[in-house]
Amino acid sequence: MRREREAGSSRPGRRELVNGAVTAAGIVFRTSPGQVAGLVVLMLLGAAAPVGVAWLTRAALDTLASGNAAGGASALVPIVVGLAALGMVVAFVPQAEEYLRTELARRSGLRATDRLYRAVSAFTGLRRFEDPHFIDRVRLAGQSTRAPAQVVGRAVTGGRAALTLVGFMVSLAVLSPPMVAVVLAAAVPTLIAELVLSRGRASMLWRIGPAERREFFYGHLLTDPQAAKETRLYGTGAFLRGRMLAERRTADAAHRRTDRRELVTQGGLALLGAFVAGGGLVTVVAGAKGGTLTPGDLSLFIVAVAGVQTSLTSLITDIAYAHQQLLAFDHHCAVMRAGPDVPPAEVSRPAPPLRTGIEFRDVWFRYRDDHPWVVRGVTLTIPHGTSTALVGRNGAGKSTLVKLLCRFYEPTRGAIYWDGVDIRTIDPERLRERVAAVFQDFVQYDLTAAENIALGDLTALDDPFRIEDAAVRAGIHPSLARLPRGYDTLLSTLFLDETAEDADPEMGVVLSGGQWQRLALARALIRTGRDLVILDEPCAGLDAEAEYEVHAQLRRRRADGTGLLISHRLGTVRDADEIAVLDDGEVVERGRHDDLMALDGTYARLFRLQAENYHLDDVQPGAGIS
Ligand SMILES: Nc1ncnc2c1ncn2[C@@H]1O[C@H](COP(=O)(O)OP(=O)(O)OP(=O)(O)O)[C@@H](O)[C@H]1O
Repeated sequence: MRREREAGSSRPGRRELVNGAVTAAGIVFRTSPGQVAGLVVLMLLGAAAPVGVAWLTRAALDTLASGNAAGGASALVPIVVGLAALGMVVAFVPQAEEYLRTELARRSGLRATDRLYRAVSAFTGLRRFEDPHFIDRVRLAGQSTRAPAQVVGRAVTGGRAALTLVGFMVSLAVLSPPMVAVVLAAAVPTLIAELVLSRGRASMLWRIGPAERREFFYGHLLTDPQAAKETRLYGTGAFLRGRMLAERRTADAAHRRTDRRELVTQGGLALLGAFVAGGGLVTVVAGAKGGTLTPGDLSLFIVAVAGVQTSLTSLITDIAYAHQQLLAFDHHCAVMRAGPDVPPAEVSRPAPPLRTGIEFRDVWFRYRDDHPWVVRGVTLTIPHGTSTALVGRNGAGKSTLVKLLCRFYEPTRGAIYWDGVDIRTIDPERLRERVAAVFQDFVQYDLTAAENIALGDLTALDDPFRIEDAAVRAGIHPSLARLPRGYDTLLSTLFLDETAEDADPEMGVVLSGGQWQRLALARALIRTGRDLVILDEPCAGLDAEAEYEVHAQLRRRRADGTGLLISHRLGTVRDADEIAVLDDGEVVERGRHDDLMALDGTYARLFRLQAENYHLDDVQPGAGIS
């Protein structure tokens, strides 16, 4: 049940809504208490002015109708001055209120955005980011960062409407008490209907989340430069566009159904309100004709009925809108409520410097309870100062072991030890500080070359020497030095560096796949002094010379660190201190290259298969196959 509330349910209960309202108010008050106070003052002015106008109008009409022209003229002066002053208040208050509300929304929206993305960054594992419900929540939460200000703004305008309502109801009660009851009774169904409608709209938005996500995905494919090659070569543009539009139609149909329901309900309720007002008017005109009411009373009645109905409608709309905003803001609150995805350590401790090594002890893992095992009882030691290679077929579980070692997931059973310390007791951030890694699916940041490297260690962001040193070691320095602005060249054709005086859209540069891979390697290498270097397929896109250089570098680096290398190119792992062969999540062979060749098992078979492609007879003795 709790999991459903966290991830999948669209219906927050009353308690969640109340908590959401308190949180929203807290965000807004902390952001700008002065502006909230300003809004309240405007609210009081805005509430009193229309009622004052109605009473002053009545007084003016009755003064004129009394026929006391001489005395009436001087009596009219303060009334007219009062009417003029109130007219100015009525004209000015909405403008000032709009300005304050918008400014408050901007400021508190910034605070809510900061709060949201802090919470998202605090998830140390990957599970949340693989949960489509959670991704929808974050998207909707990102769209509702102005909801706190909207809720407070609506509370203020609702308060104003309520005060005006009370003022007009008192006025109406003076003239026709039954009319108060009739108008109020007609308002109850409106309030209930509006609340039901706003709940319906919120759950419709939640339901169409997956369709909108897919629409975005297909739309992105149609404009993504990397996908452009395939979509053109395979001629899939029309197919993807068709799918994108189908998702859009699904979402539009849901919007249309909701709009129609709102039209029918709100239209019917508006007719009911008009019927009540018309009925009241007929009664009062009859009373005026009979002489029981003055022309001033008639004017006050007409204004009061209209005022009661307008302020009631406004109050109901404010309540319904605030309710809808609270439903939207619940996505924000749900992200905040979501507990840590990787259980926190009972006693969190820093990762000690690696002295003895890393040990996987009978580790079992599957991505979900209903998924098959991906890692089955792996027991493996990576001694300090050595290099270990993981090899095996696609899907054998190699990258998964790396992700477990970095604590992106917890083993389902068994444990991983860092110098004898269970890594579950180590703060993930401290553990990761000790690791440098290149992942198979490394990120290509649309940033400058220097930033792309420095993201490996932000302390190097303003240190061109460290950045260049990492680039040299990754063999990418000559390519970067030749770029139009050297290391400051933007590696993107999507963005323009507006801060540069000679900003030129043509200055964005596209690197080749292998160059990006070297850049990712530089990003890992800038993390000097780390205990463990993990390279998951670091050479897949590299040319033979680059691969040779990288391995020479890594051999040198191994002297002061521990290495874990994953590669399908078995020639690159042959000089590892230990090679572990994974098959279907199990370690099936372990040893040095020569031992495994002598064993004549999976490794030897795969190695010979690859070696055949190199026509070993053509290779000079001692050159190796890498
Ligand atoms: N995030 C995930 N959620 C669910 N299943 C996953 C996830 N990541 C990987 N898997 C599954 O786990 C298995 C092992 O994947 P893993 O990436 O560890 O294999 P690998 O040995 O690194 O493969 P490759 O050589 O192709 O990179 C695969 O069957 C894969 O489908």
